[in-house]
Amino acid sequence: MKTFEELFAELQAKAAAGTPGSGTVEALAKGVHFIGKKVVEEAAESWMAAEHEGPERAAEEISQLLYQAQVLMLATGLELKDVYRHL
Ligand SMILES: N=c1c2ncn([C@@H]3O[C@H](COP(=O)(O)OP(=O)(O)OP(=O)(O)O)[C@@H](O)[C@H]3O)c2ncn1[C@@H]1O[C@H](COP(=O)(O)O)[C@@H](O)[C@H]1O
Repeated sequence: MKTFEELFAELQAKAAAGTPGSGTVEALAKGVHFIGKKVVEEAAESWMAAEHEGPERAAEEISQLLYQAQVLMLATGLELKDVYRHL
């Protein structure tokens, strides 16, 4: 298990190092358009899971949505504090 902040730090480090085999590094190379579609896909899957598949499946899909949102942040050059200041 990891927190939102721990995941972001892990993804930042992988992006900076260009870690081979990292799905995050591969997604970042594909760019904002590709990542944006992933965000929308996971948002829709989260909605469907919450409405039809129960809390456990919803939690799984929401975790993937949070991951994709973080990848979009990295692709946009945003840090956690840039987003947190709007919360
Ligand atoms: N939490 C996640 C995470 N959630 C989702 N995903 C990716 O998002 C994809 C979408 O999941 P789906 O179940 O929708 O998969 P799918 O639609 O069947 O597959 P795709 O065709 O979309 O790839 C997954 O295949 C993963 O590539 C994630 N990839 C990575 N992480 C975390 O990020 C860390 C770094 O990952 P790497 O950069 O790959 O090392 C890992 O340790 C994990 O903690």
